Amino acid sequence: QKKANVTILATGGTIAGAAASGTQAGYTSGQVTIDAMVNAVPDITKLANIKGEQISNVGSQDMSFEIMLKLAKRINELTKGDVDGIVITHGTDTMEETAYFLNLVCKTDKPVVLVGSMRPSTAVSADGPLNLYNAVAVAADPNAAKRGVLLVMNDWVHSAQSLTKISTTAVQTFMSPINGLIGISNYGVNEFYRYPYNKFGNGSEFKVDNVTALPRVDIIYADVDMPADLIEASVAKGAKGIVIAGVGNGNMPKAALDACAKVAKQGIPVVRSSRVVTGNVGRNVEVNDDQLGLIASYDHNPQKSRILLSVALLTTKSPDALQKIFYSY
Ligand SMILES: NC(=O)C[C@H](N)C(=O)O
Repeated sequence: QKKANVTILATGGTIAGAAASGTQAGYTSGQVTIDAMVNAVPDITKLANIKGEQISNVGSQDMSFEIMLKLAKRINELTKGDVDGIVITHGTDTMEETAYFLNLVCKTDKPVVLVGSMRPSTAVSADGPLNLYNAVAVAADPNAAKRGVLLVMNDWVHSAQSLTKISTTAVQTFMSPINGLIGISNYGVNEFYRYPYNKFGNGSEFKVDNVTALPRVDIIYADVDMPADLIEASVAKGAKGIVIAGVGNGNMPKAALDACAKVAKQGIPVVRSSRVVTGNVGRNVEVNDDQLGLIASYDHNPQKSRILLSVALLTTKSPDALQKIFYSY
């Protein structure tokens, strides 16, 4: 069988991080180049013909829409050619945002796989090299096609749509708590369990190839006695959409709800999401969305809601159209 062509797009993160010793907690992300990372993984070239490109070299706390747009455009170019699969090395802090963004805007059925690590490259028991090996094995596997953007870490293959980071430091940090895993990759041997049910890739209506910036969308965190004036303050500062990280099923105190309804009437879409890790936020449960003109996030956590709303605002501001989008992506 012909070896697959896999291009690795490196953006930084702990997987490219370095510390002064193998056992200290402190380190700096984005220190090691893509060539050094590939050289650290014996046998990776047996899996695929590897090419590397450095897109950025930042900790993912400094990931930006600018870099995400650059990545999306490069993936759309490369996957039109003889590349069979893409791997993106990325920090884990905001990997879910980038993965979900690419899932919406990359026009390809070919595997696009994000990978990172929780320990820097210099650590005792660094987890990056085997994660990278498994990610290349998934990107080179024709069976990984048409499953949307994937994330491979610690043997697990997640969908961009379902994954979330749940531990600040543990190697087992990514979970897919609502919809479950896409599959597993163990020393490069892959098994796939399911396809995503939501729209993505070629089935997505969103295009960013001519887009240079995304509209500002702010996330506001709800809790007991939250300051409701943050909502109007966001709009005054230029937010074109608001996501509430609500309590429970996307709830918030009455004063905040009144403020949301007010800005929604002024044409600023407001999405009710939840700070709770599992479960969907449904329409018209404890909040009358129909009456107040609000949008329920369904299975999108606040950070994915922000990405989806930012991208969707490029084409519509209608709460009805946005609600359909939140149900289908
Ligand atoms: N484990 C990691 O990758 C964390 C790091 N701060 C990053 O997101 O780049």
